[in-house]
Amino acid sequence: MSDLLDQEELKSALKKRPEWDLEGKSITRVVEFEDYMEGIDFVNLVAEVAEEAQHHPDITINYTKVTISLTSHEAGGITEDDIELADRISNLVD
Ligand SMILES: C[C@H](O)[C@H](O)[C@H]1CNC2=NC(N)=NC(=O)C2=N1
Repeated sequence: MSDLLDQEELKSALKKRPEWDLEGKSITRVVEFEDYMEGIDFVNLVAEVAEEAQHHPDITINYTKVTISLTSHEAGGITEDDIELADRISNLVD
């Protein structure tokens, strides 16, 4: 299990990743798609990456809008595991 990032580490990690926002103890990203099934395909890719990493985001699907929320439950906040998974998820769409 990774350690919690401190305030400075978190600030600099998010500065380099403007698509991700801090929301409480999570980082979130919203991705919008042309149609519903495109969003579902993305969710399936996220699920594969998450299972491989053994780190699992909360995923909300609102029609063509998919929201990914990452936190490390065991650590009680954001760790390097979340940042690594955020980058892998961003690589699927950027
Ligand atoms: C043992 C296993 O690695 C842990 O339970 C993992 C599984 N997936 C997880 N996912 C997330 N988001 N946070 C965790 O702390 C976490 N813990």
